[in-house]
Amino acid sequence: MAVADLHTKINLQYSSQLSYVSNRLSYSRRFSLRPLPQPHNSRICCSVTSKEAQAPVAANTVDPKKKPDCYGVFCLTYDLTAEEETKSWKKMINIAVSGAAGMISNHLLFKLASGEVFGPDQPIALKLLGSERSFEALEGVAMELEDSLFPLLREVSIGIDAYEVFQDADWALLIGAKPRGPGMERAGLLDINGQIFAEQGKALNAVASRNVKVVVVGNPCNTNALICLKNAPNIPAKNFHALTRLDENRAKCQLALKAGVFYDQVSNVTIWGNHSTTQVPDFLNAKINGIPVKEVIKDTKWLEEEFTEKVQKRGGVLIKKWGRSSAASTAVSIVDAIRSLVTPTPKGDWFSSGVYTAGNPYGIAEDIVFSMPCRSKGDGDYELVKDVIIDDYLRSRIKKTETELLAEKRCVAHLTGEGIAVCDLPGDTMLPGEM
Ligand SMILES: NC(=O)C1=CN([C@@H]2O[C@H](COP(=O)(O)OP(=O)(O)OC[C@H]3O[C@@H](n4cnc5c(N)ncnc54)[C@H](OP(=O)(O)O)[C@@H]3O)[C@@H](O)[C@H]2O)C=CC1
Ligand SMILES: O=C([O-])CC(=O)C(=O)O
Repeated sequence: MAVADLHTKINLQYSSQLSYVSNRLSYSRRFSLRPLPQPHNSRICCSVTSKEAQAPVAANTVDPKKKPDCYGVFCLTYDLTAEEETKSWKKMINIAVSGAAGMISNHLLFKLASGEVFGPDQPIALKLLGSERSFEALEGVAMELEDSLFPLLREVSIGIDAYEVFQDADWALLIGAKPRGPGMERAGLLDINGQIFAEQGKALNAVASRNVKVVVVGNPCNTNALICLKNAPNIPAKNFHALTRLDENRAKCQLALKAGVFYDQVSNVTIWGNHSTTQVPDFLNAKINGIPVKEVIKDTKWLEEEFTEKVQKRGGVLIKKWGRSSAASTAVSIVDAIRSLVTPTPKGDWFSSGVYTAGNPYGIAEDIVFSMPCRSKGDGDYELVKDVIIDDYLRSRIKKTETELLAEKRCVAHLTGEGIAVCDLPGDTMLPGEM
């Protein structure tokens, strides 16, 4: 469609939208970066599919307090059937991101929009969840997305109500969480963040795609994921993941360094358990150039002590250097985690993810979210890897992280619908970022 036609089409909408716009301006500032001859802050239409543009949204039927805001250039209606190059594109998918104005998101959103995560033929809609305090920042994020001219990014909307933002989400990347402040007990953090994830679980249950895949990043991510899935009984528990891929990547890097190889030679690395300092980076089953790590790195003391602790505490060391927690490498690891679910796992290899333990083959307690080795056919689903060795060392370490997760679970019983919370956490329970 020619730009002039497009503007004509847009301008036809303005008169009926002006009252809606003035209502909305009380809490949001909106604009389009395209020069338009008329006031151009009206929301026209957001959703574009690869087949046809959708009808404009009737503005006066929208509750201004609730409807997430489509953004600037992404509000334009255009006709993809006229775009030759989009003919082979897949159906658009909706990706909801919470904490979208935060540091991790600031790296992640641009990777998602570039096509490097879901592929060069996969158009996406980004649905960004923030809060009243971050709304202006979210607008800034949306402006940068506009200015990046990503061809695959067909829609951006921002909002502060999870029930609106998660509507029809195919993926929900739950990053937003309150950071632990000075003097705050871990039990307090579990409760505050648990409430966020209970609410978001309910919202996903109510409005997201029935097969939405959920990646929980906000800490403490395993227990937050458990809370989230317990509050979303209509979504398969198997669809919920807690991000431990950053830990896997950190472990691969350390093994590569020690062996003097590039890190692409390191495979089959499992992180077992909690995304905390009790996590178990598994060197027993890991391989370097296809050979068991223990045959390449013969220094068992280094593997059991130095390597393990380095991976467990990497986040904290980084915070000391940077003055803030890992954001870029976390975003990269979220990309890796998603890619591992949407592309077939290379033969013989696996990846780590914090997943629901129902029916696991390792004897780990049921009904918690525990990082384990997974394989995928590339259809968004996964299966647990069965052919792993668990020796006494590994078993005792796995027990410790399992004990910690069971204690965390008891702490949030009031949020999982399992009665009264009893919070008695092991003394050394810490996030990777705490030291
Ligand atoms: N699993 C993993 O491997 C890793 C996890 N993390 C975790 O990811 C999370 C986000 O990190 P990062 O992006 O660097 O943090 P930022 O502080 O940059 O952003 C976090 C976002 O969370 C939201 N937030 C803050 N407080 C609250 C609250 N009380 N209720 C709801 N949302 C809140 C804020 O958004 P708004 O104002 O819109 O509410 C903020 O934009 C943290 O929990 C961190 O510990 C970090 C690294 C690795
Ligand atoms: O504790 C944090 O926020 C940081 C963190 O999870 C990590 O670096 O692994």
